[in-house]
Amino acid sequence: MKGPLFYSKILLFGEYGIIRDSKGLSIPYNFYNGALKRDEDPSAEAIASNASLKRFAAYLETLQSEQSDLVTFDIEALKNDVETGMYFDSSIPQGYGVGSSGALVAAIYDKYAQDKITVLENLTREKLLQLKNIFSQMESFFHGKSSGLDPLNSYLSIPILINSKDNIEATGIPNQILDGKGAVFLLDSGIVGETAPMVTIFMENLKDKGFRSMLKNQFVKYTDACVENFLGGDMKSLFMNTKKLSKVVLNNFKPMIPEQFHAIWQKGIDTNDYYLKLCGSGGGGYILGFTEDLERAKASLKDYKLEVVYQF
Ligand SMILES: Nc1ncnc2c1ncn2[C@@H]1O[C@H](COP(=O)(O)OP(=O)(O)OP(=O)(O)O)[C@@H](O)[C@H]1O
Ligand SMILES: C[C@@](O)(CCO)CC(=O)[O-]
Repeated sequence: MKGPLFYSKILLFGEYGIIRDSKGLSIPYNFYNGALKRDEDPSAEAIASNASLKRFAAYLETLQSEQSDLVTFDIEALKNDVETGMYFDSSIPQGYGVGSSGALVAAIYDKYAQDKITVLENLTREKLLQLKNIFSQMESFFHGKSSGLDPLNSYLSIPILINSKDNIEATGIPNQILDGKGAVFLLDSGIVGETAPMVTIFMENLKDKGFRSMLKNQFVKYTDACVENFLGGDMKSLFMNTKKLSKVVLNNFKPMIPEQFHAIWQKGIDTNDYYLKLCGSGGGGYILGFTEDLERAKASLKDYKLEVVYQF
């Protein structure tokens, strides 16, 4: 048995800001994917994944008994499949900010939810919000509070624009130009990050008036501008605002940037070869880069492997 594929995602803009009602833009990233599967002769990885699914199934059983209005599952089928070795066969790295738990949640909802909202129907804003809410409750099993955006992205496999917490919509992004000079890329920090402790640091920082004012007057402002520039295809302004965002993050989100990347972060700002930003909650995993000239960025970051996500 092997189920349909669910993809990783990249939050291009909006990390942390979306907690405070900034805009956000999240796109599917098809390079990594996962599917529910069963093997005759499971690997150690499959056995570990199966154990994780077993705990998740127990959580979903409690969730539906407490909130039957929200969502119900064919729990017997799920439990039976887990008992007989089902696991999530996935190439999506865990703790890297590309939504490994989101893809898993999407796969489980797709296979076991009753009266599910499907990709084929007319997805009104209400339906999208309802799905996001269901996914948020399901995914919170993996990392405490979740916005539900990752599973939503993986489930629908289309870009999602977050206008504010309760206003999200499916969107289109400008077509890629496959041999374009400009690019968005991933930089592997080589460190596994965890979302929950990073969000805790952010929430602590929010108690500070200066931090809140920086957030509103700079971080959210540049984030919103980047989203608008990207969707509008205004690449010149996009780079200007990404540079500003990169600076603000380096100065105010230091705990979210692994120490050994502070210098190259600054180098990008100084040389204009590339601009780095957080990819999700940070603290490890991937760092997201924007460059007007991919070859120049590659030369400048020659000790690192860049994974190109989008070219224009
Ligand atoms: N293939 C898998 N099989 C079973 N469980 C998995 C699998 N992939 C991910 N998970 C679960 O998801 C957890 C990782 O989710 P977490 O939200 O911490 O990181 P992430 O989704 O990779 O990153 P982010 O939320 O920052 O994008 C793992 O600890 C595991 O419980
Ligand atoms: C850091 C955060 O804003 C994005 C993590 O992908 C947390 C969230 O909104 O769920």
